[in-house]
Amino acid sequence: MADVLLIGDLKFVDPEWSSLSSEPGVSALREYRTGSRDDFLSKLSSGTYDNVVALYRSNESTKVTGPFDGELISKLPPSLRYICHNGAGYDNIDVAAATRRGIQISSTPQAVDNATADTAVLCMLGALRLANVGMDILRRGQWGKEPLPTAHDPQGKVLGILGMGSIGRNFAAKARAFGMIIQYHNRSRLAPDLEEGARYVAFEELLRTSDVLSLNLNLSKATEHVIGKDQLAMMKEGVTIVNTARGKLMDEAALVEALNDGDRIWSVGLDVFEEEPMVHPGLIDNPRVFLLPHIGTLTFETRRAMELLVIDNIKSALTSGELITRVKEQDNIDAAK
Ligand SMILES: NC(=O)c1ccc[n+]([C@@H]2O[C@H](COP(=O)([O-])OP(=O)(O)OC[C@H]3O[C@@H](n4cnc5c(N)ncnc54)[C@H](O)[C@@H]3O)[C@@H](O)[C@H]2O)c1
Repeated sequence: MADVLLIGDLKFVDPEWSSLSSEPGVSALREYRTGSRDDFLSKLSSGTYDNVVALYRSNESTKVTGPFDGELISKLPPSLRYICHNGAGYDNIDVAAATRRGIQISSTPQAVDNATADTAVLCMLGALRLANVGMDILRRGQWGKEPLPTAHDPQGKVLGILGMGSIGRNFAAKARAFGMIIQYHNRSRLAPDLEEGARYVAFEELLRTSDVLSLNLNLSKATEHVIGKDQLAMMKEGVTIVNTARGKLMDEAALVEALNDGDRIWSVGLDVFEEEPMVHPGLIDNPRVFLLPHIGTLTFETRRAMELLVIDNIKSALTSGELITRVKEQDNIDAAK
C-alpha cells in the first residue's frame, strides 16, 4: 500500500481526487496545497512523504515548491515512481534527473490543443489588425479624434509554424479556415497525413518567407532564444510574430530592439514572456504588440479536462503501471522495470 501526494491546488476535480483513495493499493491521499519550497524540501528530507508512489503536480504548483529541478528531484522519496504533471509544457521539470531515478512523468498534451491554438488565432488576428491601437484609442475617449490604423487580413498570407506538434497542427487547421497558406519547420518532417498539405521548409527559409511566424515548439536548453537578433534580422519585411509557446524561446530584448528599429516587424502577438509575470517595458509601451497574460489554456472546459487527465494518469499508473501521456523524452525507456 502506498500514498498519493497532491502538490498545489485543484479547481475542478476535488471529488475525483478524493475518489482516488479507493483505488487499489492506495493507503492515503496526502496534500501539500500551499507552502514554500524551503518547507517542502525540509518535509522531503525529514521523510514526511516517504511512502508516496505517485504525485499530482498541479498547474500552479511551481508557485508553491518552485521547479522540479535536480535539487528537488534528488530529495524525492525512493518510493516515488510517477510524477503526473498538469500542463502541456514541462520545462519546469528536470526530466533527465527524474529518468535517472526511474521516475516516469506524464503531462497533459492534446487536452490543451484547442484552447492554446485558439489563443494563437487571437494573438495573430489581434496583431495583424493592430487591435491594441484601436482599443487604446477607444478607452482613452479618442475615437473620432485620433486616426485608426488600417491593418492586414490573414487571407492569402503565408503562416510559418515553428514546431508542428499537437498545438501547431491544431493552429494550422484553424488558420486554413482563414485562407492562409501553411508552411512549417519541425525537428523532423511529419508524415503526409499529418502535414495536410503544409509545406516543410528549412528553419532559415521559414524565417525568410513567412508573413506570420508562429512559435509552437517546446522550450528546452536547445531551443532557448531560438529567435534572437540574427533570426529577427532574417525575417520577411512586414512580418507578424506570434508566440503562445514559451517566452524564453525568444530573446525579448532583441525583439524590442527590432520593433524599435524600422518596419521589418509589422506587429507581435504574445501570450508568453521571458520572466513572467514581468513583461519587458518595451513590449508594454509598443502599441503594435498585442499582449495577453499567459491565458492559453485558461478556460473552464480546458482546465477541467487537464485536471481530469492528471487523475486518469494516476489511476492508470496505480492499476497498470503505465502512464497514459508519458512525456516524449521517456519514449525509449521503460522506467517501470
Ligand atoms: N500559452 C499557453 O498557455 C500554452 C499552453 C499549452 C502549451 N504551451 C506550450 O506549447 C508548447 C507546444 O505544445 P505541444 O503540445 O504542441 O507540444 P508537442 O511536443 O506536441 O510539439 C512541439 C513540437 O516542437 C518541435 N520542436 C522541438 N524543437 C524544435 C526545434 N528546435 N525546431 C523546430 N521544431 C522543434 C517538436 O518536434 C514537436 O513537433 C509546449 O511545450 C508548451 O510550452 C503553451
